[in-house]
Amino acid sequence: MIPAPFAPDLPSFDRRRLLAMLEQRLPDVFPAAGAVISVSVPLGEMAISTMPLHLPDIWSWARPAEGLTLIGLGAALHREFAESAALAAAVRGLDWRWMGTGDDPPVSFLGHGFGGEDSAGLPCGLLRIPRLLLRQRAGRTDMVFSHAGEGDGEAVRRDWLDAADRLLLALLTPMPELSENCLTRVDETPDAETFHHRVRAATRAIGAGDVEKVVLSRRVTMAGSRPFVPARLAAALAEQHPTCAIFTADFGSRVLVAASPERLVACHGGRIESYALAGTARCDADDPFLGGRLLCSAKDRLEHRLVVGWIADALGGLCETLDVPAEPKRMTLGKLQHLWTPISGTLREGADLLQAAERLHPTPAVAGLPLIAARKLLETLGESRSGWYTGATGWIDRRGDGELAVVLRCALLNGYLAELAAGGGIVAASQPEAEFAETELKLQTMLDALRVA
Ligand SMILES: C=C(O[C@@H]1C=C(C(=O)O)C=C[C@H]1O)C(=O)O
Repeated sequence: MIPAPFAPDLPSFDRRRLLAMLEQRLPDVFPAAGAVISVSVPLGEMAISTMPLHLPDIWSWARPAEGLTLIGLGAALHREFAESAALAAAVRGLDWRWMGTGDDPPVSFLGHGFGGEDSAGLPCGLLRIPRLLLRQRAGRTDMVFSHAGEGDGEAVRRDWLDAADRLLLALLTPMPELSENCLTRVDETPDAETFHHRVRAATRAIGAGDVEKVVLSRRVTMAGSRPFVPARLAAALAEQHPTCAIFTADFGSRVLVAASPERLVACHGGRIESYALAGTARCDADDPFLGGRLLCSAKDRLEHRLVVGWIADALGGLCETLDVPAEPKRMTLGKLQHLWTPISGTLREGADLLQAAERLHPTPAVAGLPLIAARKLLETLGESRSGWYTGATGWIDRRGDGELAVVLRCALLNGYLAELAAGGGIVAASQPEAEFAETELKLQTMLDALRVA
């Protein structure tokens, strides 16, 4: 047995006192057909630096560097959609009633795949209001309880308190010390030779003027020496990549876990932000010039510029003001660094997060340009995306604030198996071997964390 390389502090709180307080503060509820009722109860200051273990049916989202954690247990409302446009319509159509003493509105999780068939069979789009949400934001903690449709008010209250008890108990349970999870690569799609062939075919299509850029990806399946523990993976990723969005989504037998560096769109009180993130290099303390070379690389700057232009066009029509920095910065993430341009603006009256997300997805950082031709080329080359990889997932609150991140640096866990994916933008100057190496480097983020998961 080796101790886990991370040891999140256990929160310290008096579970019985909190439960008694919840029992006292939860009001009488009157469930109604066709409506979702949410009740929020502030808990004051209670640090939750860990993810709950051994609880099925958890969806979570954390931005450790920003002090935001959302842990959802169970579902008051769980709806799956055959297309992502239906997802936005469902959010807009919600009759969502909110009672509570806190300032922060209730939250729904949402997500969707890249588009087209998801070869892992995940639903195309999904909306999920957790039965119980534990939220920590800017040092404040609250619980939000939700129920959809008719029901007996007293039974609903009892069920909420039971869920709160289970969640609090799980938070107080330390992570078990487990041996390192030894990984074996059991499958790779496509293999190296086919990937090289696809890169060459893509650069030929670019040379012929069919597309300017296309993003090719690979899928790798790893087997562990013991089953993977999603909560340990999320905790390890949060420790190693605190500036990323760390999320987990439970699909029954499979759990999606990711540390995404790419903000598709975040909205807060009418302010909106999206990241252009494209152009990648190794990050190595022994070679401090790599960053400078990335900033000067014509190939990477072209890959990047196409994404900046797309985001600026997509958001332009929705915003009163839009700030598009002229020069990219570098984002460093462990062994990787990316060219990064954060684009921000003020939404015009009537525009919202969901509209922005619909316009932005899929950006040329994960699809290509022009979009339709790039999608067609991906299909011709036999690319398939799986497990929501390069889709988007996140949260939205009842006011319309929220965030969606691009599903990258992700693993779909299923017992002993973990399915990973990574890709990269191909432009005219791309070389097959270098592109393959870039995908391996991107996979490394997840492989490092899986060893302790
Ligand atoms: C497609 C991925 O990453 C995207 C592609 C990048 C690139 O081509 O340089 C960089 C960041 C992401 O936008 C991935 O991580 O799988």
